[in-house]
Amino acid sequence: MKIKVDGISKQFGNKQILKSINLEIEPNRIYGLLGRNGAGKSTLLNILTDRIFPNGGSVTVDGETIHESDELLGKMYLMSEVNLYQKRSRLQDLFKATRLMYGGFDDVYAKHLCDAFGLNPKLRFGQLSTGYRTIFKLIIALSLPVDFVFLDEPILGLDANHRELFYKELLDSYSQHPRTFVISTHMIEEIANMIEHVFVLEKGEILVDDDVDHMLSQAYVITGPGETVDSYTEGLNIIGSESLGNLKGNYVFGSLNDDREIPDTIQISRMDLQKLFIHLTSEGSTVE
Ligand SMILES: Nc1ncnc2c1ncn2[C@@H]1O[C@H](COP(=O)(O)OP(=O)(O)OP(=O)(O)O)[C@@H](O)[C@H]1O
Repeated sequence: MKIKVDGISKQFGNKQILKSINLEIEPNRIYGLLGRNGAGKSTLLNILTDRIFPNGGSVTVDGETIHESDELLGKMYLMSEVNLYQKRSRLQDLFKATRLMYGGFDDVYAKHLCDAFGLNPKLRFGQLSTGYRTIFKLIIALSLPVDFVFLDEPILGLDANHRELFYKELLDSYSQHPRTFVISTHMIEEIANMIEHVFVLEKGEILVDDDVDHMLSQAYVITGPGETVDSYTEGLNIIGSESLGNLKGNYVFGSLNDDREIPDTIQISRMDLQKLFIHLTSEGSTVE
C-alpha cells in the first residue's frame, strides 16, 4: 500500500498554505516531516488523513481516493495536539472505544506501555498533565493495527526520559510490526537516527524529498581561514556560513568539486541533519 499525494493545495482565506504538493509515502518506512513554524506540516497531515479537505489535488492509496474509502481511512491514524477526548472519560474506556472504532487494539502492548510510562489507565483524561496526555495518545497510536501512523509533534510536553522511552518503544514496535510512521517534529536531532526519509516543507512547498543518508552524503562543512575557505568553496552551493575571528565555516549542500585541490589549512567534515535543516530553511538559502 502506497500513499500518493498529487498536486495538493490548500488555502485558508486568501492565504495559500500548501502549493501543489506531490509526494509518495511507501509501506514500512519511517519518515520525518520537517518544516519551520507555520510551514504547513499539520495542514498536510490533516489532509492526508481526510480531517480537512484540500482546495485541489488528490490523496490516493494504490489508486483509490482516501476521501471515498472508510476502509482506507481505517488503516491510518493521526496523532495530533488536538484533544479528541472528553475530560471525564477513563483511559481504559477510551482504549475500548478506540478498539471499536478501528476494529482492533493491542491491549497487551497498551498495558506494557502504560506500565513503562507509569500511566494508570483508571485515571480520567482530564486528570492527566500535558505530558501524560501526549503519552496516552502515543499509546493509542502505537497499539492500533493500522498501516500508516502519522505523529504530529508527538513529544509535546514529554521530559527527556519519556522521550527516550518513546523513541525506543517506537523502534521496538516498528521492528516487531513494520508499518509506516510519518513523524513531524522540531526535535530533529533526537529523531535523526530513526528516520530513513525526509520531507522538508518550506512556505507550503516541498523543498526536500530525499533519503536521509543520501541527503547527508552531500552536506559538508568547510572550515579554516576565511579567505581559503571562500576560495575553495567558490561556485559551490553554499547554504550558510559562520565566522569566528579569522576562522570561517561554509556550509555546502551538493557535490564538492573533486578537481579542486584541498588546501592543507582547511578541514572538510559532514553536517548533521539539524544543521542542514537550519541552513536549508533559513532566509536566502537555495536547494539545487
Ligand atoms: N483552520 C485554519 N484557519 C486559518 N488558518 C489556518 C488554519 N489552520 C492552519 N492555518 C494557518 O496555516 C499555516 C500553516 O499552519 P500549520 O499548522 O499547518 O503549520 P505547521 O508547519 O504545522 O506549524 P508548527 O510547526 O508551528 O506547528 C499557518 O499560517 C496557520 O496559521
